[in-house]
Amino acid sequence: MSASSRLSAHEVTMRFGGLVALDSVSIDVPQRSIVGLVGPNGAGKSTLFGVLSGLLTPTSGTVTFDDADVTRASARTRARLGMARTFQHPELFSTLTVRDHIVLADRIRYSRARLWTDLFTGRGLRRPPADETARVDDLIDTLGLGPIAHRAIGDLPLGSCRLVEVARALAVEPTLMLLDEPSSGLDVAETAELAAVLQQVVADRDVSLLFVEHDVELVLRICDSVHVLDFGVKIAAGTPEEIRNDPAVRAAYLGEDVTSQEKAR
Ligand SMILES: Nc1ncnc2c1ncn2[C@@H]1O[C@H](COP(=O)(O)OP(=O)(O)OP(=O)(O)O)[C@@H](O)[C@H]1O
Repeated sequence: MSASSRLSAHEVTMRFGGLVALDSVSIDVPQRSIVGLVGPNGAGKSTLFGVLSGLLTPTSGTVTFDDADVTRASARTRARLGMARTFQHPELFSTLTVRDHIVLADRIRYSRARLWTDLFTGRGLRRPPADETARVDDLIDTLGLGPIAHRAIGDLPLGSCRLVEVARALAVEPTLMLLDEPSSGLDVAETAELAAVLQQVVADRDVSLLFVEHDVELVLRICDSVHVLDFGVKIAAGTPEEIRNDPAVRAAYLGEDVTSQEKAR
């Protein structure tokens, strides 16, 4: 673990019966960085994501978040420490507006008591205090959600829903965000918009991002560092440039993203 580490996994092994889904895998997410986790199908990406986010307890190894050993900590405890996550299939409320989602997340962070009284008195969300409005406006602005802020989620395309999920995760002011296949189901334009937003978020805020992705080209484009898994083993780690030229990575992906996408360029 380096001094500026936000999240580290150290020699994590995960066995499911006789199957070794992760074999002594170590990764490091430095502060204010974007780290990508890629690998062919069945490589162990989701398993590692589960271990890092608190859904799975590894068979052996440790996970450290800032200075705390969180190997056995629940997802809830990790959230309290500053870890947020998004889901592959956005988990949003279809009748609430974009703005409502961000307000709710802001109240979870800043005024939980008020949130509950508003929900249970049946009067809806009361008029917000000025500082809340400023924070919510800032997030709407950062994510470029202004034109759709008052639209219900159910009316919006998947690309917008993903941006709302990112905004909602950021509203609780995490120091680390785990993103589970954020580009899944997005078209090229939506993926480009998401990529630009994620880079802007890390440039503006004290937050690190770790994301699991199938879109290798996206990862190589926006990440500071990339870890590659294959059959539960970490076969490479480095800058996008190093990963692009790594023979083991090219072999693991033979016929898949790295080579085919390079040909397409
Ligand atoms: N709960 C489980 N029980 C048994 N085996 C599992 C379990 N979860 C994952 N595995 C196995 O562990 C290995 C790694 O799976 P994992 O889902 O982590 O890979 P992945 O890289 O996320 O794959 P994909 O890209 O296809 O989603 C696979 O062989 C998978 O079948």
